[in-house]
Amino acid sequence: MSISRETVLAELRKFEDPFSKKDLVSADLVRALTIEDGSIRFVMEVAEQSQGAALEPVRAAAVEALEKLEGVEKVTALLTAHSAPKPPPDLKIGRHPTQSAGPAKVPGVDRIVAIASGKGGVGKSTVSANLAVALAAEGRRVGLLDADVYGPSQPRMMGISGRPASPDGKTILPLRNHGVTMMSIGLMTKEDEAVVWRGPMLMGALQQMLGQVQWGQLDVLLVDLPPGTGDVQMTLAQKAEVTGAIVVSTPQDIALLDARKALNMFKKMNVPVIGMIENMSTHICTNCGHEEHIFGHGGAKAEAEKQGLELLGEIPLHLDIRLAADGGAPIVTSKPDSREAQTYREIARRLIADGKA
Ligand SMILES: Nc1ncnc2c1ncn2[C@@H]1O[C@H](COP(=O)(O)OP(=O)(O)OP(=O)(O)O)[C@@H](O)[C@H]1O
Repeated sequence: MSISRETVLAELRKFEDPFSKKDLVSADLVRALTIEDGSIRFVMEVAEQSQGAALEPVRAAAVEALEKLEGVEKVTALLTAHSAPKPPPDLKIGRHPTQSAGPAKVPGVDRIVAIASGKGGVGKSTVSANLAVALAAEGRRVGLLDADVYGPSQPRMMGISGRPASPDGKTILPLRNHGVTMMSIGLMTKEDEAVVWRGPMLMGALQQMLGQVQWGQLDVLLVDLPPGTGDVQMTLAQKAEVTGAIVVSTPQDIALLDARKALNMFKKMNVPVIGMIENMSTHICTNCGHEEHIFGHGGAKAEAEKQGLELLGEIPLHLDIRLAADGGAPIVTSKPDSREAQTYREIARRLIADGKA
């Protein structure tokens, strides 16, 4: 049984904001609520960072209550704080108009490629990690920005732990493994812990990752976006010059319908779509190598053709891909000669040949 938005909101109304004394929903603290199958995600946005400590027990209790609801498998709730108030606008008359802060280049970064998916769990992070390592193996200077604020998984997949340093207190030094420079919102926080971001609120965090991380000279920065079509995607398109987006999808129809939403979103935001990648395309048996189309096959190809897009590659469902990702060394680096690794390498070569990476 899938859980309804109303049930979730009703549960959240049982908890009180210690500051306004209103319930969490009436106090407008609950933002970006996403309900997908048994998984619930939302952000609790507080006015000031100092309120975080008082709200943390409320957040934890709300999560616990939601987890007890029938049909709920996973609840993720993040605590974030607003940014400092903006300075008053400059009203001096007679000046030349200043350019509005539209999409800008990230210093030193030649291209930005967003990796997106219409829904969660289709393997977008696994594709991002492997593609990053594959591009590095082709000799490109590659950065990987894990912008999946709800469930950052790149530190685990790329085998990176520890907190990034900030020697000057202003810029952040990214970390490196498998030839890839990496930064994740997950490295700024402890695993399984609620976050009150030091600086600005949710969207500000992405801007911080783009602008304050010392990426160095990169041929391409891959951005692993959160699933779906939301504020983080919008912020990225508004603030950064995105070369293009790659949409990852599984063959299931439902995933493809969601993929279409992601494609339309990029169209609306004037971000070119480079192509689609079908993940978990066929199943390859670990014992005998037999290939089966468990989820159907060819859905992404048909959809890509319909949309006039390229199908960049079809990645099989293979236990080794998951084991490698869970073990912190993507299959492209841990089993470089495997057929699966070669599939990622081919996509990487294609992107380079097309000037996209
Ligand atoms: N081709 C594949 N073969 C086998 N397992 C895979 C494959 N692709 C992804 N997986 C596994 O599926 C799970 C989900 O993948 P991943 O975390 O990359 O998805 P996601 O789309 O980024 O999810 P979310 O957006 O919800 O974070 C992981 O355990 C991963 O190891």
